[in-house]
Amino acid sequence: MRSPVYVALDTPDLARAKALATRVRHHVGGIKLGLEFFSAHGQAGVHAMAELGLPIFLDLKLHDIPNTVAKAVQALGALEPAILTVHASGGRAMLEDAKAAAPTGTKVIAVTMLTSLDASDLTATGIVGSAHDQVSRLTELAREAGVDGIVCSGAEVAAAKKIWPKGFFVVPGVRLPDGVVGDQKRVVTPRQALDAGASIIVVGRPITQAEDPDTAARAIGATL
Ligand SMILES: O=C(O)c1cc(=O)[nH]c(=O)n1[C@@H]1O[C@H](COP(=O)(O)O)[C@@H](O)[C@H]1O
Repeated sequence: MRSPVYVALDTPDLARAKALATRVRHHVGGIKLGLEFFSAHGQAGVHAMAELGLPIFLDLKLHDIPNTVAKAVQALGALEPAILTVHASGGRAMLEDAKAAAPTGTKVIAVTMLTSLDASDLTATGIVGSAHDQVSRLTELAREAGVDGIVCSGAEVAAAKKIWPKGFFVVPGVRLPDGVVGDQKRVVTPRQALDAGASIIVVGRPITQAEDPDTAARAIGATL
């Protein structure tokens, strides 16, 4: 069975992204390319990474009016990513149009509340309620809009799965117990995330910034 770990290759350096992916390829189920990589290398960079033969999670977190997002998804369709992200807070029509514009083999996944935010950040943006409330509300919206799943933290995934038993749940913000948390605020361990119902987990710096990324990826895999 494929590993549920997707490694986030957050670098603008194509050679480094390739080298990292090559080193950890036997310990991960896929690679995630995000804004940092895509802003530097665009579709050509994604094609270059696809040569490694691992499933690609294209994490561009699209968030705009429905027409703009649908056209962007259409333009990305040639890449046929396994997973593509949009922001749930873009609203129902945007989510519906994103899904309609995506290739059939691409899972469109809605980001609910970034794992770098906590309750006080929500209040500061005018949103009333807890992280749990916000993720639940946006999970319901994503389900109704017909996308394939959501991104949330490991603290909310069990509640989200109750709302949407057939959803696909992506959990980033995972750290081993002694790991450096950095800018993440809602963090759980890889094991906790999977036990709570994550379909896949996203791991970036704990692997990519490790002295030996290969050993770090293997160590995470050993806890699952
Ligand atoms: O959509 C994501 O993947 C994502 C959503 C979220 O709420 N939080 C989050 O950290 N991510 C991504 O997951 C990765 C986490 O990286 P590390 O904190 O280095 O493990 C980054 O590439 C983020 O862009």
